[in-house]
Amino acid sequence: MSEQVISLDSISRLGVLSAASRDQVPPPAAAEGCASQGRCGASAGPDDMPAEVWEKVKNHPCYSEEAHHFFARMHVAVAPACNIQCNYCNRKYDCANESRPGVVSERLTPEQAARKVAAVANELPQLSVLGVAGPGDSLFDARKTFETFARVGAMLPDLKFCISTNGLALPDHLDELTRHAIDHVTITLNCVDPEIGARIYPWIYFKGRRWTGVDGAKILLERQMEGLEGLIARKILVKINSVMIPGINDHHLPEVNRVIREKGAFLHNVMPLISAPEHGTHFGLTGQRGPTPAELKDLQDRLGGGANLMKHCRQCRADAIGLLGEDRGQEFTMDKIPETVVVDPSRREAYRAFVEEERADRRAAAVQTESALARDAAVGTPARLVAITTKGGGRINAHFGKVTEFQIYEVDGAGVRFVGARRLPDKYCLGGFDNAPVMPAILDALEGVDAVLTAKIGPGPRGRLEAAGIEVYEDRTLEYIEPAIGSWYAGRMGAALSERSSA
Ligand SMILES: C[S@@+](CC[C@H](N)C(=O)[O-])C[C@H]1O[C@@H](n2cnc3c(N)ncnc32)[C@H](O)[C@@H]1O
Ligand code: SF4
Ligand code: SF4
Repeated sequence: MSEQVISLDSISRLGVLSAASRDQVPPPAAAEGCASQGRCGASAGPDDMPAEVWEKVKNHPCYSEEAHHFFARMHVAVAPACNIQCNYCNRKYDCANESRPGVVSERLTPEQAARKVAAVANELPQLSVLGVAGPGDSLFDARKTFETFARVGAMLPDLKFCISTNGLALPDHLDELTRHAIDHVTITLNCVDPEIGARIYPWIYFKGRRWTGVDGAKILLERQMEGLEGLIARKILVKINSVMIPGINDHHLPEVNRVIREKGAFLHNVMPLISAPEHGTHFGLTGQRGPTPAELKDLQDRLGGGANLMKHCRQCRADAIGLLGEDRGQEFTMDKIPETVVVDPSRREAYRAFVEEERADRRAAAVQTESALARDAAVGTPARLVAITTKGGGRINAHFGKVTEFQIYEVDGAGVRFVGARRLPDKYCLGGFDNAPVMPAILDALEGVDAVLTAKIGPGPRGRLEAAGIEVYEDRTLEYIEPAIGSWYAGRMGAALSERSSA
């Protein structure tokens, strides 16, 4: 077992401040307005939804964008096999360094999975969600999935359970999902048109035989709709995953969004296709590309009025552990898990109380600042894209050289909105040495970004960013993300306005 123990003290050292140290943080010069346009399920708060729904999502890092700054998920790989084939999936390819859906280092029995969950829960007070997301389909051999939840539920009743499925077997398990208190189900639904489906799914296995082409896709889509309706009728929250495949379903996803919104899905998560020849998938081998970040954002913007959009998905491995954007799975491989684990809920309880305080604080900052940005809206200030570096807690608390992703926000007079995360192939700082060769990839990830807000940055990378026309703002106060961006924006727009009025 890893020697690293995350205590509330160490969380403070990570930059998620305690109430006492928070008081020392100077108030922001100006303000935020979190997602005041097109409020999404991801960033909405208790005022935007019924209390029973808020209770289900408030600590779920995938169903609440706010929660993803504070809470961790854990996937257990108890579902190896699948009942369909998608042209983008190959579960045989495994690389411990690669974070991609369907990839796992070890497959687990329900007993092993339960022991591992208990051990992780003791080490990781942020843990709030246990999910089964493959590497195959969670409901193809549903017994293993349900046995895992039964074992874990007996030990850790505070954890939320969720599953991810292609939906083919879903109608057969609706009541059992309710019996196991599974409040969150993700269905991957890439189209509502079987002709398009036939280009994504070469075959499905249903009622003892293999179905191909449009016939197979038609059965799958019908079963997905039946499953979706059954979940909604049972008040289970549904997230729809759609893989955006340029030239195949990108033009069709607004229609998918319309249909699932009508049916009552809670969130729509449009994920970019990940495709490379070395993955050995049909799409990888035939040169089918994924969308660029700009294409994804453009589609998400067009879906703005549709079902609530999830934009903070990290397309995790089927054995991922930790905050979204980090994967500590390698610290918890089975060889490090003791034979017997005694569950201790005290640190998780203390951590949840701490998060409630942080939430109240962030909201107060948001209310304070919304009006400042609204003044900018009145004079028609332009939108800006900002990249921030964070290691959790909703604050700008990570060094530029230490991150493997940027979180991207859009800001204008109407507010600060989360746009998505952009991954880096490697860190800039490798144990005190500059990893200069990674700089071109960093600049690619920052395409379209106007400014980087970070806790600390060295002169080398700062110079490279500034030479590329990206403003760098170093913020050592470990401020909350949205107020810091609002403050930066108000400063920039203030300067622009003075220039305008003195011209
Ligand atoms: C590995 S699957 C496991 C759960 C289930 N079998 C399903 O497909 O929903 C989890 C998610 O990863 C997505 N996924 C798998 N391979 C992908 C790829 N190459 N690019 C983007 N998304 C992918 C799936 O579409 C699904 O939404
Ligand atoms: S349904 Fe899920 S596990 Fe099955 S092939 Fe598709 S992506 Fe892979
Ligand atoms: S793949 Fe997306 S939805 Fe699933 S756990 Fe990761 S971030 Fe959440």
